[in-house]
Amino acid sequence: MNGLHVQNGHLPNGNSHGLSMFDPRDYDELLQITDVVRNQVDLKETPSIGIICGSGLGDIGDCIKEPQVLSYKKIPGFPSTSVVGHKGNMIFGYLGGKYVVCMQGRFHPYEHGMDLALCATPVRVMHQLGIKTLIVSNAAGGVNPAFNYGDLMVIKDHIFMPGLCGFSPLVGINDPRFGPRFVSIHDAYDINLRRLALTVAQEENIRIQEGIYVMCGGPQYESPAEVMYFKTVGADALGMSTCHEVTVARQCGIRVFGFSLITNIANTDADNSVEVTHEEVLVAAKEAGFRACSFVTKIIERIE
Ligand SMILES: O=P(O)(O)O[C@@H]1C[C@H](O)[C@@H](CO)O1
Ligand SMILES: Nc1nc2[nH]cnc2c(=O)[nH]1
Repeated sequence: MNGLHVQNGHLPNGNSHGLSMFDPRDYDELLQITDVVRNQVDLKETPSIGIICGSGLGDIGDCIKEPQVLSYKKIPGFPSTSVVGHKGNMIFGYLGGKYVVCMQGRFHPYEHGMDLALCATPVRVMHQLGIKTLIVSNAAGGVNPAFNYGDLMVIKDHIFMPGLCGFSPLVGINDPRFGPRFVSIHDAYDINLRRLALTVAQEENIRIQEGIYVMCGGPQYESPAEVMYFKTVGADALGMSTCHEVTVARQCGIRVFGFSLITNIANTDADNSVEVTHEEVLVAAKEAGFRACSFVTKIIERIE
């Protein structure tokens, strides 16, 4: 173990610790982080479901019953969350009648030098805590012309732009305890969970779409020409997260359900361009908070 010091109850965190001190690909180092988490919460049972809240979607975490909240600042190796709308809490408790662990805030590669393994650390920790299913959410720009502001989109498949360019969380040493060296991403988003989500949305009268999510590197939003490019290749929504987490989850054999909240409509016309701001993304997420929360709760209620 390379310099991850957890002594006498003193818990250095990633902010003050320096990322070089901790290797997010090292299974044993991650086990130590997982143990620190375990020792700071009174686990009622093994969490079966993990949740990651997207930008402004932290309300999902606030819906958890009997919550135990652990700040990321108390988790060694976890970097800071610098994006507004990502609170930086790990929450344990009950949602939809199941014991869950929820990441109220995520790490985006553009925040952390494109170290995708570091950004996916919470997924590996949740795996070591025992989750079998991951529900991942994000805010995204709609590209499909049928999409409207505020729609929820079940992710059917993804285009992982950084991953295709060599920025994969699986690059580097592979510990087989996480899973195989080569991971097939042919069925990343579980078809039964997708069907369940579409049924739940219909029953609950929630506007729902299904489509392809693209993870761009960010943090800049796309130019009109880039939006047109992604539209041409079959994208439905554009974001800056999720795929690195899903890739790591699939390597560990975790089944995944993902959804996007369409917070803005991405524009393809440079002559009539529309500015996108993170503030409007957060406003859309706030408006959708209750809907997103009841959507996730109802899905969890019916997960076997
Ligand atoms: O964490 P997510 O993917 O929901 O955050 C999106 C993408 C950028 O981080 C940010 C842009 O507004 O929101
Ligand atoms: N890449 C990207 N991410 C987003 N997150 C919210 N809206 C957008 C968008 O239009 N593009």
